[in-house]
Amino acid sequence: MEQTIVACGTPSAVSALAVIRLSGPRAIEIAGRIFRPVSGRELTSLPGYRASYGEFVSRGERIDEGIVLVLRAPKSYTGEDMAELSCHGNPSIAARLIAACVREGARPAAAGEFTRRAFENGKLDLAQAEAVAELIGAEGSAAASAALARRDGALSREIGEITDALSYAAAELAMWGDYPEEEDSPAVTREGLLCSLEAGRGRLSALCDGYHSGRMLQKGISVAIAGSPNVGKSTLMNRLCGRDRSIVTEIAGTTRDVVEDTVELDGVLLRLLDTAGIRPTGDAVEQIGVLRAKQAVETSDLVLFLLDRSRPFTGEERSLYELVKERPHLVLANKADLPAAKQSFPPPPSVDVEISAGTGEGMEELSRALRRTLGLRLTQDHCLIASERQYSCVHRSMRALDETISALREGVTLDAAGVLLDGAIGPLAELTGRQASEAVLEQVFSHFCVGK
Ligand SMILES: Nc1nc2c(c(=O)[nH]1)N(C=O)[C@@H](CNc1ccc(C(=O)N[C@@H](CCC(=O)O)C(=O)O)cc1)CN2
Ligand SMILES: Nc1nc2c(ncn2[C@@H]2O[C@H](COP(=O)(O)OP(=O)(O)OP(=O)(O)O)[C@@H](O)[C@H]2O)c(=O)[nH]1
Ligand SMILES: [Mg+2]
Repeated sequence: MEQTIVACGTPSAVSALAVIRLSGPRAIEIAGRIFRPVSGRELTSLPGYRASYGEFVSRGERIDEGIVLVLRAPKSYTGEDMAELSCHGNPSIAARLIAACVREGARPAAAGEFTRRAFENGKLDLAQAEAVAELIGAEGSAAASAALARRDGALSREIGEITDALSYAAAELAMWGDYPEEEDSPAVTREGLLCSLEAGRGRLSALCDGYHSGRMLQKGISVAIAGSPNVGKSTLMNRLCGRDRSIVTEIAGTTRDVVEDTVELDGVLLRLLDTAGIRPTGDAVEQIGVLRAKQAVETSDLVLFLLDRSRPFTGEERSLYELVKERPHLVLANKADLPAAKQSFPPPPSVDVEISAGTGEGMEELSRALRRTLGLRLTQDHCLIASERQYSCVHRSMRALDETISALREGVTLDAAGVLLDGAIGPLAELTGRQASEAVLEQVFSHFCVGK
């Protein structure tokens, strides 16, 4: 029989409340042993989803007053009997309550063990379990919405439909293998089969395409502000985050280290990086800053390449642009409030948006350009995969499907095609956990926090 586990579901920090969860066959009984209900009604006699107020007592010592929520199998998060103890949010009180539960026979839960039990009891599949962790870790409301949709099973349903279609095709292949003479029957043709395999491939490929967006959404998007010294990068940084984050002076070479801050655009977290103006310099400190600025350009998801419109475009900026143009970027002409400089040699790259970081002019256009470039429309599409594991499953399935399709085109035996097709179905069963090894499960749940 499963053991009863206990853990704190809230962080170990001073807070209004802390919640301790128990799950397993003895959860309600163990909670009852350390709880004196004011009503006098024993916890073990309560129906599920009923709460009781009272005090927590262990070894004759009052630990706290609090509330216990009773949940009864199978109607609970884990599908087992559960009890949730709400106490005051003092870490030492929570620790004493957990210790008291352990004395009464509960075992401290391992990372992700509650969700693992929910998975084992069929409350959620593996993709949904991962979505629970993603929901907790999501930065920005758009990532949280996408994770919640996965928690509700949006991705699982999509994978289920693709699996059904592929399994149906596999069954047809098996049938032909057994009765080859029926291969020519008009209802089921090689062409028809290829058609449904192609359709499945299209859906898998759409999932793969969404991986990058899903990932960016989950982690937030890094946006480096780069350019020559004094063009107004730090002024733009401060304008975008709405506070005085970076130092601004009229001295070229003011910013040295990379300065970071976050803002939300349409619920998507942008990680802004203000960088040192890039130029050749003899100053040792500035050299390091320039190196870091170049690294930010090379590693960020998007570069805002800032020019000062009021002075000529320089050869140095031209060579910097060679670096920038390899990356997703926008060219911004700043200081639009000043008269524009006469056109110069070398000619500047085409400008995406004219702004004045100083006055705030053009910031709406900049937001629109950001939305366009980042493809934030994708956040509406809730079938995004965000985990590397899920991507690898989808990708392996797609490769195997490609092999099946070309093998069928080249006229391999139906038996052989059937074997290849099974290779496309397997990874999808691994994604939802219908067929996942203990190693895969361990890998997934070990990344959870304790108490989840
Ligand atoms: N107090 C509390 N709040 C919480 C959680 C929790 O465990 N405890 N959750 C933890 O993640 C999240 C909610 N997730 C939950 C998911 C399923 C069930 C549950 O009891 N499911 C039953 C249905 C019960 C019914 O039909 O009334 C079931 O699936 O059978 C509970 C919480 C967020 N808020
Ligand atoms: N008129 C005008 N001045 C601006 C604008 N943006 C920035 N400036 C001025 O330009 C100067 C340099 O601004 P910063 O934001 O420090 O420039 P930076 O690119 O961060 O410079 P470094 O950190 O040295 O690379 C300051 O005097 C700002 O006030 C603008 O839109 N219009
Ligand atoms: Mg600066």
